[in-house]
Amino acid sequence: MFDLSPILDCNGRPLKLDRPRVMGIVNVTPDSFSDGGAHDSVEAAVAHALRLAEEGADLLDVGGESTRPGAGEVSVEEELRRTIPVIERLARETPLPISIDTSKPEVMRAAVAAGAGLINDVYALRREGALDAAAGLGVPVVLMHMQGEPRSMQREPVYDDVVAEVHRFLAERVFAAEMAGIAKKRIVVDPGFGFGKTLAHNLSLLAQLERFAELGVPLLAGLSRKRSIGELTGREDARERVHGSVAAHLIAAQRGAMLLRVHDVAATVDALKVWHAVAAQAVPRRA
Ligand SMILES: Nc1nc2ncc(COP(=O)(O)OP(=O)(O)O)nc2c(=O)[nH]1
Repeated sequence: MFDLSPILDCNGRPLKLDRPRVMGIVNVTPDSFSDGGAHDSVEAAVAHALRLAEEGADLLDVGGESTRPGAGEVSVEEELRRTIPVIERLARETPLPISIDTSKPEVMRAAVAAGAGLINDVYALRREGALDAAAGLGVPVVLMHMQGEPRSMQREPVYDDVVAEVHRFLAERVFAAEMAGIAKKRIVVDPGFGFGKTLAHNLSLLAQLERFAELGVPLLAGLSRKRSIGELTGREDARERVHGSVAAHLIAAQRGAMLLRVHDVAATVDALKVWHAVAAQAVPRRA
């Protein structure tokens, strides 16, 4: 039987999407909402990333700018200073694909030159020059939906129909990326949980995640330790939201997400092993 699963070529490091894959989060920031400051030196970030690789991550997402609600901007120079040395080390010390979580074209270019093989952009390449930069770099891109800006996006997010509006936005960004010369096989989309959404909006998106399969590209879901998980479980401390995050990501996998962006890799990998074993069971056809 032929395996027609998509394979993302991440700068020579293949990522086969034959099953949900785990993207381990490496925030090299002093202020990320759940792990800010924990790994904001090169040594600490590299050690953390290698630990996530040990735990079974399929790729590593390096970010130098927090996009939590209320976050301010980080300069290009500062974002480069934080991320590039980490990517250079990881490119040497792990065979895993490395993604750069950035919206700045200069950071995209430097990161890919340093060994990153995927661009993860919460602004869906809407920043000046981002589309051309990503098209020129030839690596896969993640296009994520966000309503507003991190600074203000959670003040009062409103939609007529959140699923339809996020779907339409992502369809438009896929089209824009293709028009810029990014092949559809290099495009991943993401509804952007928590980016200008209330709990109700996030639940609607998760419940109707299968709708996004219509876009014809792989889907990434990132719910790890987010505020919605805290609201549902009553866990104020983001570090205590592992169980709720794993549940949400299993639901996302069940509804078609092929990439899961997580802090808690070991727990998610174990949960996916159970999920995959069952999913692989051939269900006898009823006579
Ligand atoms: N594609 C994608 N990228 C993302 N990058 C950052 C965050 C925010 O989460 P985190 O990195 O944990 O926090 P912070 O932005 O404070 O560093 N969420 C997503 C997401 O849901 N999807």
